[in-house]
Amino acid sequence: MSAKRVDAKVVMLGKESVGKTSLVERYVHQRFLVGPYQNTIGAAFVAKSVQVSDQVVTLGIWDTAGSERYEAMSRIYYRGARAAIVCYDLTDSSSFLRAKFWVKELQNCEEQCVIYLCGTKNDLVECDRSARQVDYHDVQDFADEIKAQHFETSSKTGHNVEELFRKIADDYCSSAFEVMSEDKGVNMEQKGNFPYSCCRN
Ligand SMILES: Nc1nc2c(ncn2[C@@H]2O[C@H](COP(=O)(O)OP(=O)(O)OP(=O)(O)O)[C@@H](O)[C@H]2O)c(=O)[nH]1
Repeated sequence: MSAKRVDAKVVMLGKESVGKTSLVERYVHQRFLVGPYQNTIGAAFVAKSVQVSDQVVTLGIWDTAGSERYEAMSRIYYRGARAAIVCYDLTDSSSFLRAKFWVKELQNCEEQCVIYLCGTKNDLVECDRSARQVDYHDVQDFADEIKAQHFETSSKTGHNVEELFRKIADDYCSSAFEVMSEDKGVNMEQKGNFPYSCCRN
């Protein structure tokens, strides 16, 4: 049996509790988990294949732990990433500062990685505009400055989630990203072709 190649490595980065895992859950399993918040430990991996025109691109998504305790570990996971979804919580201004930290890291260490800024929990600001702590236009200005894409999403309602990942797959296929060399791909057979196995405590 031939190994299934992961074409594009995608890494999720951002402060703890911004909703990285929820975003992946919504995209891969079309569900929003309710119940007590459980932080990710280390990282979790999932792959999803997407049809783009006549090609199938497989996104290998690494969901990292947002806790600063795991910062050094997160650096391991963004190595070789062709796309980074840098998340911040629209209702938490400090999470945007943390997003800027990750952007700087990527600019310094992973120049070829395309950055997608993602403002999460859009449903909360939709139902109460006073809950918004991060201004859309401020982020758009920052996104223009660093040449990043910018999305606001809700994993609860699904708003813009499909669109975000679709854009990553489209950009990858339209050669916005450099072609990934064979040795940087992830061999799914070696990984045991495992499903989305979250390390949560
Ligand atoms: N209302 C609302 N709550 C959300 C949304 N996304 C995540 N949450 C909640 O925010 C909390 C944290 O979500 P997670 O997805 O676990 O956050 P995380 O960024 O993966 O957290 P770490 O694993 O600590 O890095 C959970 O209680 C989620 O239910 C959203 O779109 N809307």
